[in-house]
Amino acid sequence: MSDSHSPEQLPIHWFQDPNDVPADVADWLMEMGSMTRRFEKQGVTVTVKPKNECFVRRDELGESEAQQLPESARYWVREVILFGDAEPWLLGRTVIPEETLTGPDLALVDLGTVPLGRYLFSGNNLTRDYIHLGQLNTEQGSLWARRSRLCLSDKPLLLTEIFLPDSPVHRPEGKVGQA
Ligand SMILES: C=C(O[C@@H]1C=C(C(=O)O)C=C[C@H]1O)C(=O)O
Repeated sequence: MSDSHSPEQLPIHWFQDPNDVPADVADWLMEMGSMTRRFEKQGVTVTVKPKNECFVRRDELGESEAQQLPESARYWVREVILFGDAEPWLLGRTVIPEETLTGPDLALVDLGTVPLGRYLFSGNNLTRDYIHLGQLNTEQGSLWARRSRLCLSDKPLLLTEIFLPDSPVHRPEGKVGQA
C-alpha cells in the first residue's frame, strides 16, 4: 500500500463488535498505553517520519472524523509513518481542534520527528474516551486499524492508526524476529 494515501481517504471498515477481532490482534489494538512504548518493548528503535502537517477547515476532514470532534474554525492535522528500526510499522493521522492547542499543548504543532506518544503520555492528564477497531482492505491484503478519541486536559483529539504489514500486529506471535 503506497504511503501517499491519507488514512482518512482510505476505506476503513469499523467493527461494531470488538469480539469480531481475533484476540491476539485485539490485544494490540486495545492497547491503552503508548503504542510507541509498546513497539519499543519489541526491541526496536522507533522513529517517526512526518508526511503532512497543516491546519485544515472542518469541511476538509473526513466525515467520520468531523462527527467525532467538536466544531472548530480549524484543525491541526498530523500524518506520519512510524518505523520499527528500518521497517514501516504504522500510518498515523492525528486531528486536533484548534481549541485543544492551548497553553503548553501548542507544542503539538511542533512535534516534528518526536513521536506523539512521547508528549501525550509524558504527563497524567491524558484520557482515552474510546478505541474503535477497524480493518482496511488493500490490494496487498487487509490491515488492522484503530481510531481513538483522546482527551488532553479534557481537550479532545482524534488519532487513527493503521498497522502496516511489517508491524508486530500482523505477525502471528506479535513478536519481532519470529519467522
Ligand atoms: C499516540 C502515540 O503516538 C504514536 C506516534 C504518532 C505520531 O508521532 O504522530 C502517531 C501515532 C502513535 O502510534 C502513542 O505512542 O501511543
